[in-house]
Amino acid sequence: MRWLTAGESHGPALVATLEGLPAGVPVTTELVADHLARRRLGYGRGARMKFEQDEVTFLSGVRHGLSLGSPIAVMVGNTEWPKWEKVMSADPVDPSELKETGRNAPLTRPRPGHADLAGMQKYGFDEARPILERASARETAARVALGAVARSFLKEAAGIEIVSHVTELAAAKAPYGLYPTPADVEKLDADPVRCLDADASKAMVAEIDQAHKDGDTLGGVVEVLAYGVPVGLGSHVHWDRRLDARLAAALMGIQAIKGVEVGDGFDLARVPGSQAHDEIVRTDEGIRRTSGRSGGTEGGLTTGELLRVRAAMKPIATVPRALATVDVATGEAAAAHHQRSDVCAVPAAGIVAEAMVALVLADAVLEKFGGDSVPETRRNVQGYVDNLRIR
Ligand SMILES: Cc1cc2nc3c(=O)[nH]c(=O)nc-3n(C[C@H](O)[C@H](O)[C@H](O)COP(=O)(O)O)c2cc1C
Ligand SMILES: C=C(O[C@@H]1CC(C(=O)O)=C[C@@H](OP(=O)(O)O)[C@H]1O)C(=O)O
Repeated sequence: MRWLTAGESHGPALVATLEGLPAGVPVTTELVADHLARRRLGYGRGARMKFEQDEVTFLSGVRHGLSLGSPIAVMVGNTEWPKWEKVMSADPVDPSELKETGRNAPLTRPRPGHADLAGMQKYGFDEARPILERASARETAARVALGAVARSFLKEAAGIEIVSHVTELAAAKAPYGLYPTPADVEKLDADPVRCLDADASKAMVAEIDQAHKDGDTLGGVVEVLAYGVPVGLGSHVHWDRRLDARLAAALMGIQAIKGVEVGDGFDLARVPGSQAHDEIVRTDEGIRRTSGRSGGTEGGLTTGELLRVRAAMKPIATVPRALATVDVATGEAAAAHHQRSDVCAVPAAGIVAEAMVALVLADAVLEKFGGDSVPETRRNVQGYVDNLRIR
Protein backbone atom coordinates (compact mmCIF):
# COMPACT_ATOMS: atom_id res chain seq x y z
CA MET A 1 0.00 0.00 0.00
CA ARG A 2 1.30 3.49 -0.73
CA TRP A 3 -0.14 6.95 -0.24
CA LEU A 4 0.59 10.61 -0.88
CA THR A 5 -0.97 13.97 -0.06
CA ALA A 6 -0.83 17.30 -1.91
CA GLY A 7 -2.21 20.72 -1.17
CA GLU A 8 -1.43 24.06 0.45
CA SER A 9 -3.09 25.43 3.57
CA HIS A 10 -4.89 28.23 1.68
CA GLY A 11 -5.05 26.52 -1.70
CA PRO A 12 -8.31 25.33 -3.28
CA ALA A 13 -8.12 21.84 -1.77
CA LEU A 14 -6.05 19.05 -0.32
CA VAL A 15 -5.84 15.86 -2.35
CA ALA A 16 -4.84 12.42 -1.10
CA THR A 17 -4.29 9.20 -3.01
CA LEU A 18 -4.10 5.67 -1.69
CA GLU A 19 -3.02 2.74 -3.82
CA GLY A 20 -3.04 -0.95 -2.95
CA LEU A 21 -6.18 -1.16 -0.84
CA PRO A 22 -8.30 -4.28 -1.55
CA ALA A 23 -11.81 -4.13 -2.99
CA GLY A 24 -14.85 -4.26 -0.73
CA VAL A 25 -13.82 -1.86 2.04
CA PRO A 26 -16.86 0.11 3.25
CA VAL A 27 -16.08 3.77 2.45
CA THR A 28 -18.49 6.70 2.21
CA THR A 29 -18.18 10.47 2.06
CA GLU A 30 -19.96 10.58 5.42
CA LEU A 31 -17.41 8.25 7.06
CA VAL A 32 -14.53 10.49 5.99
CA ALA A 33 -16.42 13.68 6.90
CA ASP A 34 -17.07 12.27 10.40
CA HIS A 35 -13.35 11.71 11.00
CA LEU A 36 -12.50 15.14 9.61
CA ALA A 37 -15.04 16.65 12.01
CA ARG A 38 -13.31 14.84 14.91
CA ARG A 39 -10.00 16.46 13.87
CA ARG A 40 -11.54 19.92 14.14
CA LEU A 41 -12.58 19.33 17.76
CA GLY A 42 -10.61 20.32 20.81
CA TYR A 43 -10.49 23.20 23.23
CA GLY A 44 -7.86 25.79 22.32
CA ARG A 45 -8.05 25.67 18.54
CA GLY A 46 -8.10 28.96 16.64
CA ALA A 47 -10.77 30.89 14.76
CA ARG A 48 -10.18 29.12 11.44
CA MET A 49 -11.53 25.83 12.81
CA LYS A 50 -14.86 27.51 13.49
CA PHE A 51 -15.54 29.17 10.16
CA GLU A 52 -13.92 26.77 7.72
CA GLN A 53 -15.53 23.50 6.57
CA ASP A 54 -13.88 20.38 5.14
CA GLU A 55 -15.65 19.48 1.89
CA VAL A 56 -15.06 15.82 1.00
CA THR A 57 -15.26 14.55 -2.59
CA PHE A 58 -14.15 11.12 -3.78
CA LEU A 59 -12.60 11.38 -7.23
CA SER A 60 -11.89 7.69 -7.74
CA GLY A 61 -11.57 4.22 -6.25
CA VAL A 62 -14.96 4.02 -4.50
CA ARG A 63 -18.36 3.05 -5.91
CA HIS A 64 -21.68 2.73 -4.08
CA GLY A 65 -19.99 2.75 -0.68
CA LEU A 66 -17.29 0.16 -1.37
CA SER A 67 -13.66 0.43 -2.49
CA LEU A 68 -12.98 -0.93 -5.98
CA GLY A 69 -9.36 -2.03 -5.48
CA SER A 70 -8.27 0.78 -7.82
CA PRO A 71 -6.37 3.87 -6.57
CA ILE A 72 -8.47 5.98 -4.24
CA ALA A 73 -8.29 9.75 -4.72
CA VAL A 74 -10.09 11.99 -2.26
CA MET A 75 -10.28 15.77 -2.24
CA VAL A 76 -10.84 17.92 0.84
CA GLY A 77 -11.92 21.38 -0.28
CA ASN A 78 -10.83 24.47 1.65
CA THR A 79 -13.95 26.59 1.96
CA GLU A 80 -11.68 29.60 2.66
CA TRP A 81 -10.43 29.43 -0.94
CA PRO A 82 -12.42 32.38 -2.36
CA LYS A 83 -10.53 34.71 0.02
CA TRP A 84 -7.18 33.32 -1.12
CA GLU A 85 -7.85 32.79 -4.82
CA LYS A 86 -5.49 35.58 -5.89
CA VAL A 87 -2.81 35.16 -3.20
CA MET A 88 -2.54 31.43 -3.94
CA SER A 89 -3.33 31.51 -7.67
CA ALA A 90 -1.36 28.97 -9.72
CA ASP A 91 -1.15 31.50 -12.57
CA PRO A 92 0.53 34.92 -12.36
CA VAL A 93 -1.62 37.73 -10.88
CA ASP A 94 -1.33 41.44 -11.48
CA PRO A 95 0.51 43.04 -8.48
CA SER A 96 -2.24 45.67 -8.05
CA GLU A 97 -4.86 42.93 -7.70
CA LEU A 98 -2.67 41.18 -5.12
CA LYS A 99 -2.40 44.41 -3.14
CA GLU A 100 -6.18 44.76 -3.11
CA THR A 101 -6.51 41.43 -1.26
CA GLY A 102 -4.75 42.89 1.80
CA ARG A 103 -3.33 39.39 2.37
CA ASN A 104 -0.13 39.45 0.38
CA ALA A 105 2.27 41.47 2.57
CA PRO A 106 5.64 39.64 2.50
CA LEU A 107 6.13 37.56 5.66
CA THR A 108 9.74 38.49 6.37
CA ARG A 109 9.71 37.95 10.16
CA PRO A 110 10.06 34.13 10.44
CA ARG A 111 8.51 32.40 13.46
CA PRO A 112 10.86 30.44 15.73
CA GLY A 113 9.60 26.84 15.92
CA HIS A 114 7.92 26.80 12.49
CA ALA A 115 9.44 25.85 9.14
CA ASP A 116 9.61 29.52 8.01
CA LEU A 117 13.31 30.38 8.26
CA ALA A 118 14.97 27.07 7.36
CA GLY A 119 12.45 26.63 4.53
CA MET A 120 13.16 30.10 3.08
CA GLN A 121 16.90 29.44 3.26
CA LYS A 122 16.67 26.00 1.67
CA TYR A 123 14.17 26.79 -1.12
CA GLY A 124 15.48 30.29 -1.91
CA PHE A 125 12.45 32.40 -0.97
CA ASP A 126 12.72 35.82 0.68
CA GLU A 127 9.44 35.53 2.57
CA ALA A 128 7.68 32.72 4.45
CA ARG A 129 4.35 32.33 2.57
CA PRO A 130 5.63 29.73 0.07
CA ILE A 131 6.95 27.64 2.98
CA LEU A 132 4.24 27.93 5.62
CA GLU A 133 1.53 27.03 3.13
CA ARG A 134 2.78 23.45 2.95
CA ALA A 135 4.39 23.22 6.42
CA SER A 136 0.99 24.00 7.95
CA ALA A 137 -0.85 21.19 9.68
CA ARG A 138 -3.83 21.89 7.42
CA GLU A 139 -2.27 18.99 5.46
CA THR A 140 -3.22 16.60 8.26
CA ALA A 141 -6.84 16.76 7.05
CA ALA A 142 -5.70 14.76 4.00
CA ARG A 143 -4.05 12.16 6.23
CA VAL A 144 -7.16 11.84 8.37
CA ALA A 145 -9.25 11.30 5.20
CA LEU A 146 -7.03 8.37 4.19
CA GLY A 147 -6.81 7.18 7.78
CA ALA A 148 -10.61 6.85 7.81
CA VAL A 149 -10.37 4.52 4.82
CA ALA A 150 -7.49 2.53 6.35
CA ARG A 151 -9.30 2.01 9.65
CA SER A 152 -12.43 0.79 7.86
CA PHE A 153 -10.25 -1.81 6.12
CA LEU A 154 -8.61 -2.81 9.43
CA LYS A 155 -11.95 -3.32 11.14
CA GLU A 156 -13.53 -5.29 8.29
CA ALA A 157 -10.56 -7.46 7.40
CA ALA A 158 -8.87 -8.02 10.76
CA GLY A 159 -11.17 -6.77 13.54
CA ILE A 160 -8.62 -4.07 14.52
CA GLU A 161 -9.99 -0.91 16.19
CA ILE A 162 -8.08 2.28 17.02
CA VAL A 163 -8.66 4.74 19.87
CA SER A 164 -6.66 7.77 21.03
CA HIS A 165 -6.74 10.09 24.00
CA VAL A 166 -4.79 13.00 25.48
CA THR A 167 -2.62 11.84 28.39
CA GLU A 168 -0.78 15.10 29.10
CA LEU A 169 -1.34 18.75 28.29
CA ALA A 170 1.41 21.04 29.54
CA ALA A 171 1.65 20.19 33.28
CA ALA A 172 -1.78 18.44 33.52
CA LYS A 173 -1.67 14.63 33.35
CA ALA A 174 -4.23 11.82 33.07
CA PRO A 175 -3.66 9.00 35.59
CA TYR A 176 -1.19 6.30 34.49
CA GLY A 177 -2.82 3.14 33.18
CA LEU A 178 -6.02 4.75 31.90
CA TYR A 179 -6.62 2.91 28.62
CA PRO A 180 -9.79 3.93 26.76
CA THR A 181 -11.51 1.25 24.64
CA PRO A 182 -13.54 1.59 21.42
CA ALA A 183 -16.66 1.86 23.63
CA ASP A 184 -15.26 5.12 25.06
CA VAL A 185 -14.82 6.98 21.76
CA GLU A 186 -18.11 8.88 21.93
CA LYS A 187 -17.34 10.05 25.47
CA LEU A 188 -13.80 11.01 24.49
CA ASP A 189 -14.95 13.01 21.48
CA ALA A 190 -17.44 14.86 23.70
CA ASP A 191 -14.71 15.91 26.14
CA PRO A 192 -13.14 19.32 25.33
CA VAL A 193 -9.62 17.88 25.46
CA ARG A 194 -10.33 14.18 24.64
CA CYS A 195 -9.37 12.95 28.11
CA LEU A 196 -11.45 10.35 30.00
CA ASP A 197 -10.46 11.43 33.49
CA ALA A 198 -12.75 14.31 34.55
CA ASP A 199 -10.25 15.93 36.95
CA ALA A 200 -7.39 15.76 34.46
CA SER A 201 -9.65 17.14 31.74
CA LYS A 202 -10.54 20.13 33.94
CA ALA A 203 -6.88 20.75 34.72
CA MET A 204 -6.03 20.61 30.99
CA VAL A 205 -8.77 23.12 30.12
CA ALA A 206 -7.45 25.39 32.92
CA GLU A 207 -3.94 25.17 31.42
CA ILE A 208 -5.30 26.30 28.03
CA ASP A 209 -7.29 29.17 29.58
CA GLN A 210 -4.17 30.37 31.40
CA ALA A 211 -2.01 30.15 28.25
CA HIS A 212 -4.68 32.09 26.34
CA LYS A 213 -4.59 34.85 28.99
CA ASP A 214 -0.80 34.89 28.91
CA GLY A 215 -0.65 35.17 25.12
CA ASP A 216 1.09 31.81 25.06
CA THR A 217 0.69 28.35 23.46
CA LEU A 218 0.91 24.76 24.73
CA GLY A 219 1.82 21.21 23.72
CA GLY A 220 1.13 17.82 25.24
CA VAL A 221 1.10 14.06 24.80
CA VAL A 222 -1.38 11.82 22.96
CA GLU A 223 -1.64 8.04 23.17
CA VAL A 224 -2.98 5.75 20.46
CA LEU A 225 -4.25 2.27 21.29
CA ALA A 226 -5.01 -0.43 18.73
CA TYR A 227 -7.24 -3.31 19.85
CA GLY A 228 -7.36 -6.70 18.12
CA VAL A 229 -3.94 -6.56 16.45
CA PRO A 230 -2.79 -10.12 15.65
CA VAL A 231 0.63 -11.41 16.67
CA GLY A 232 3.34 -11.10 14.02
CA LEU A 233 2.86 -7.81 12.16
CA GLY A 234 6.27 -6.30 11.32
CA SER A 235 9.45 -8.31 11.76
CA HIS A 236 12.62 -8.66 13.80
CA VAL A 237 14.74 -9.43 10.72
CA HIS A 238 15.60 -5.94 9.48
CA TRP A 239 15.46 -2.39 10.91
CA ASP A 240 13.03 -1.02 8.39
CA ARG A 241 10.64 -3.95 8.82
CA ARG A 242 10.28 -3.41 12.58
CA LEU A 243 6.72 -2.30 13.29
CA ASP A 244 7.80 -0.13 16.24
CA ALA A 245 10.20 1.76 13.94
CA ARG A 246 7.52 2.23 11.30
CA LEU A 247 5.03 3.52 13.86
CA ALA A 248 7.63 5.89 15.34
CA ALA A 249 8.47 7.35 11.91
CA ALA A 250 4.79 7.78 11.05
CA LEU A 251 4.06 9.60 14.32
CA MET A 252 7.21 11.72 14.14
CA GLY A 253 6.10 12.72 10.65
CA ILE A 254 3.17 14.67 12.12
CA GLN A 255 3.80 18.44 12.35
CA ALA A 256 5.14 19.47 15.78
CA ILE A 257 5.66 15.92 17.13
CA LYS A 258 9.03 15.84 18.87
CA GLY A 259 8.99 12.54 20.78
CA VAL A 260 7.51 9.06 20.38
CA GLU A 261 7.27 6.27 22.92
CA VAL A 262 6.19 2.66 22.44
CA GLY A 263 4.44 1.21 25.51
CA ASP A 264 6.00 2.62 28.67
CA GLY A 265 8.84 3.99 26.50
CA PHE A 266 11.32 6.19 28.36
CA ASP A 267 9.98 5.03 31.76
CA LEU A 268 11.32 1.53 30.98
CA ALA A 269 14.84 2.95 30.97
CA ARG A 270 14.40 4.00 34.60
CA VAL A 271 13.39 0.65 36.17
CA PRO A 272 15.15 -2.74 36.46
CA GLY A 273 14.31 -5.55 34.03
CA SER A 274 12.21 -7.32 36.64
CA GLN A 275 9.79 -4.37 36.48
CA ALA A 276 10.12 -3.59 32.78
CA HIS A 277 8.88 -6.65 30.91
CA ASP A 278 5.53 -8.39 30.48
CA GLU A 279 5.71 -11.87 31.99
CA ILE A 280 4.30 -14.78 30.00
CA VAL A 281 1.63 -16.96 31.60
CA ARG A 282 -0.72 -19.73 30.52
CA THR A 283 -4.41 -18.86 30.86
CA ASP A 284 -7.73 -20.40 29.75
CA GLU A 285 -7.51 -18.09 26.70
CA GLY A 286 -4.04 -19.36 25.82
CA ILE A 287 -0.63 -17.80 26.41
CA ARG A 288 -0.97 -14.22 27.65
CA ARG A 289 0.97 -11.43 29.38
CA THR A 290 0.55 -10.20 32.93
CA SER A 291 1.06 -6.53 31.95
CA GLY A 292 1.25 -4.29 28.87
CA ARG A 293 4.46 -2.34 29.42
CA SER A 294 5.95 -3.22 26.02
CA GLY A 295 3.04 -1.55 24.22
CA GLY A 296 2.34 -4.71 22.23
CA THR A 297 5.61 -5.05 20.30
CA GLU A 298 8.70 -7.12 21.01
CA GLY A 299 11.61 -7.37 18.58
CA GLY A 300 9.74 -5.20 16.08
CA LEU A 301 6.85 -7.69 15.92
CA THR A 302 3.39 -7.26 17.34
CA THR A 303 2.77 -9.59 20.29
CA GLY A 304 -1.02 -9.84 19.94
CA GLU A 305 -1.48 -7.73 23.08
CA LEU A 306 -2.83 -4.16 23.17
CA LEU A 307 -0.74 -1.92 20.87
CA ARG A 308 0.05 1.36 22.60
CA VAL A 309 2.13 4.29 21.28
CA ARG A 310 2.50 7.89 22.44
CA ALA A 311 3.52 11.10 20.71
CA ALA A 312 4.68 14.34 22.34
CA MET A 313 3.69 17.59 20.62
CA LYS A 314 5.67 20.79 21.15
CA PRO A 315 3.72 24.04 21.80
CA ILE A 316 2.26 25.83 18.77
CA ALA A 317 4.96 27.94 17.08
CA THR A 318 2.82 31.01 16.37
CA VAL A 319 3.01 32.44 19.90
CA PRO A 320 0.67 35.46 20.32
CA ARG A 321 3.22 37.15 22.61
CA ALA A 322 5.51 37.04 19.61
CA LEU A 323 9.02 35.63 19.99
CA ALA A 324 12.21 37.38 18.91
CA THR A 325 13.31 37.00 15.31
CA VAL A 326 15.14 38.87 12.56
CA ASP A 327 13.31 40.71 9.78
CA VAL A 328 15.10 39.15 6.81
CA ALA A 329 14.20 42.15 4.62
CA THR A 330 16.13 44.60 6.83
CA GLY A 331 18.40 42.40 8.95
CA GLU A 332 17.01 44.13 12.05
CA ALA A 333 15.75 42.47 15.24
CA ALA A 334 11.95 42.12 15.16
CA ALA A 335 8.95 40.29 16.64
CA ALA A 336 7.87 37.16 14.71
CA HIS A 337 4.81 37.53 12.47
CA HIS A 338 1.51 36.53 14.05
CA GLN A 339 -2.07 36.85 12.85
CA ARG A 340 -4.15 34.09 14.39
CA SER A 341 -3.35 30.59 15.55
CA ASP A 342 -4.31 27.71 17.77
CA VAL A 343 -3.37 28.02 21.48
CA CYS A 344 -3.22 24.25 21.66
CA ALA A 345 -3.96 21.55 19.07
CA VAL A 346 -3.09 18.43 21.09
CA PRO A 347 -6.62 16.89 20.90
CA ALA A 348 -6.54 17.29 17.09
CA ALA A 349 -3.05 15.79 16.95
CA GLY A 350 -4.51 12.66 18.61
CA ILE A 351 -6.93 12.21 15.69
CA VAL A 352 -4.06 12.66 13.23
CA ALA A 353 -2.00 10.13 15.20
CA GLU A 354 -4.89 7.63 14.95
CA ALA A 355 -4.83 8.08 11.16
CA MET A 356 -1.08 7.52 10.95
CA VAL A 357 -1.28 4.37 13.09
CA ALA A 358 -4.18 3.13 10.91
CA LEU A 359 -2.16 3.66 7.72
CA VAL A 360 0.91 1.85 9.14
CA LEU A 361 -1.20 -1.06 10.41
CA ALA A 362 -3.17 -1.36 7.15
CA ASP A 363 0.12 -1.54 5.26
CA ALA A 364 1.49 -4.15 7.69
CA VAL A 365 -1.71 -6.25 7.50
CA LEU A 366 -1.59 -6.26 3.69
CA GLU A 367 2.09 -7.10 3.69
CA LYS A 368 1.50 -10.14 5.92
CA PHE A 369 -1.89 -11.33 4.67
CA GLY A 370 -2.30 -9.86 1.17
CA GLY A 371 -5.68 -10.12 -0.53
CA ASP A 372 -7.37 -8.31 -3.40
CA SER A 373 -10.72 -8.21 -1.64
CA VAL A 374 -11.75 -7.83 1.98
CA PRO A 375 -13.10 -11.42 2.21
CA GLU A 376 -9.77 -12.74 0.91
CA THR A 377 -7.72 -10.76 3.46
CA ARG A 378 -10.16 -11.80 6.21
CA ARG A 379 -9.80 -15.51 5.29
CA ASN A 380 -6.02 -15.16 5.31
CA VAL A 381 -6.02 -13.49 8.73
CA GLN A 382 -8.39 -16.11 10.14
CA GLY A 383 -6.42 -19.02 8.66
CA TYR A 384 -3.19 -17.69 10.17
CA VAL A 385 -4.70 -17.10 13.61
CA ASP A 386 -6.41 -20.52 13.63
CA ASN A 387 -3.16 -22.22 12.69
CA LEU A 388 -0.77 -20.52 15.11
CA ARG A 389 1.28 -23.42 16.46
CA ILE A 390 1.99 -21.84 19.82
CA ARG A 391 -0.96 -20.17 21.48
C1 LIG B 1 -3.33 19.68 14.38
C2 LIG B 1 -2.22 20.72 14.39
C3 LIG B 1 -2.54 22.07 14.39
C4 LIG B 1 -1.54 23.03 14.38
N1 LIG B 1 -1.89 24.36 14.41
C5 LIG B 1 -0.90 25.30 14.39
C6 LIG B 1 -1.20 26.70 14.41
O1 LIG B 1 -2.36 27.09 14.42
N2 LIG B 1 -0.17 27.58 14.39
C7 LIG B 1 1.14 27.17 14.37
O2 LIG B 1 2.05 27.99 14.36
N3 LIG B 1 1.46 25.86 14.37
C8 LIG B 1 0.47 24.92 14.37
N4 LIG B 1 0.80 23.59 14.36
C9 LIG B 1 2.19 23.21 14.41
C10 LIG B 1 2.96 23.49 13.15
O3 LIG B 1 2.37 22.87 12.05
C11 LIG B 1 4.37 22.98 13.42
O4 LIG B 1 4.86 23.57 14.58
C12 LIG B 1 5.33 23.32 12.33
O5 LIG B 1 5.01 22.51 11.21
C13 LIG B 1 6.77 23.08 12.74
O6 LIG B 1 6.83 21.87 13.42
P1 LIG B 1 8.03 20.87 13.21
O7 LIG B 1 9.22 21.49 13.85
O8 LIG B 1 7.64 19.59 13.87
O9 LIG B 1 8.11 20.71 11.74
C14 LIG B 1 -0.18 22.62 14.37
C15 LIG B 1 0.14 21.24 14.36
C16 LIG B 1 -0.87 20.29 14.37
C17 LIG B 1 -0.50 18.83 14.36
C1 LIG C 1 -6.04 24.95 9.01
C2 LIG C 1 -5.68 24.08 9.92
O1 LIG C 1 -4.72 24.27 10.86
C3 LIG C 1 -3.84 25.34 10.71
C4 LIG C 1 -2.47 24.80 11.05
C5 LIG C 1 -1.48 25.87 11.15
C6 LIG C 1 -0.06 25.50 11.16
O2 LIG C 1 0.78 26.42 11.10
O3 LIG C 1 0.26 24.30 11.26
C7 LIG C 1 -1.86 27.20 11.28
C8 LIG C 1 -3.27 27.64 11.32
O4 LIG C 1 -3.66 28.12 10.05
P1 LIG C 1 -3.94 29.69 9.81
O5 LIG C 1 -2.60 30.32 10.02
O6 LIG C 1 -4.44 29.79 8.41
O7 LIG C 1 -4.94 30.06 10.84
C9 LIG C 1 -4.21 26.48 11.65
O8 LIG C 1 -5.54 26.88 11.50
C10 LIG C 1 -6.33 22.78 10.03
O9 LIG C 1 -5.87 22.00 10.90
O10 LIG C 1 -7.26 22.48 9.25
